[in-house]
Amino acid sequence: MALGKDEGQMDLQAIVDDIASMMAPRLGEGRVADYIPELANIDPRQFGLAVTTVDGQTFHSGDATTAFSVQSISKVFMLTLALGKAGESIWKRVGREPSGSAFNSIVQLEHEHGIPRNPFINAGAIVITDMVLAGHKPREAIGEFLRFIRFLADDESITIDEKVARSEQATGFRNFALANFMRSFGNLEHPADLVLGTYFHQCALAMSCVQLSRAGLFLANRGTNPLTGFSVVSPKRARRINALMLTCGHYDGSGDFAYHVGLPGKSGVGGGILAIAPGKASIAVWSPGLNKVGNSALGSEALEMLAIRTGWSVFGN
Ligand SMILES: NC(=O)CC[C@H](N)C(=O)O
Repeated sequence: MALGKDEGQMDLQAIVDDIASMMAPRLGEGRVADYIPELANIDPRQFGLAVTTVDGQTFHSGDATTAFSVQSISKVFMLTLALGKAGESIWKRVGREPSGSAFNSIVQLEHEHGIPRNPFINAGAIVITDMVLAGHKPREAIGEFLRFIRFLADDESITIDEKVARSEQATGFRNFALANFMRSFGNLEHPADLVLGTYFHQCALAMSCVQLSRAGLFLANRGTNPLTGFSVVSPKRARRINALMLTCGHYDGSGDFAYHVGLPGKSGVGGGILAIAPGKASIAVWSPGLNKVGNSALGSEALEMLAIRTGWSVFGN
């Protein structure tokens, strides 16, 4: 990672406060995801930003302690769990290429015989969840996932929002279509309703920006969480997860995010984004209004401002 501006001289709290105050007059921009009925009720006029540096300090501003639905950001953590269980063998069932299509697209799946392009589009994440489910009941897999998140964030208060999970369970017809389609190709081992019951709960994980920035810190620190000293993954695996976030973390907006922000990132339709500045910090931003490709509108812009102000980039400074 290229060095940013001299960290010692950088006032991160002032930068984070500044960005939040620049966003204040624009709150409500973008469109809240309403295809999950429970998410349609969220007040769009919210913005939070948290930066946790590898030395363990957290700087935050705005609504950074309000819990929100992390949705697809959960895919990073489920992928980490799946890699821990099955290692590199997971790549027989899911690819590592950007999709260039929407997060819930089904079109490529037919051409590519039920093997999703990457673990961060819905189809790929559903396959990853199917892997973590192996040998478990959905309830146990969800429990394992939640314990893992609490361990990563070092925070036992994190929960899953049952209402959001049920809301998606009742309306997630397209995810059922994706799951059944992959099962027809033999790329789903469990019945679609069991896999999706688990998947909807993982997506309904509720975390604040502060909690999320702490949970992602192992990816900024060569696989070890500096808050607890626990090694989560090897340095090589942390690098590889970051590479996937950079190339695939924003669906068909991934190129644009790399161009403007220059950091590995993962977005969710709840309006959150987790971004990793390797060797520097883990960053979480949240604002519910989404842009056309389903990523937080203000959140993406805030991260671009942060990257400019700090000089953090994986592409040089
Ligand atoms: N992009 C997202 O955050 C999508 C997650 C959502 N739970 C879905 O499967 O549709």
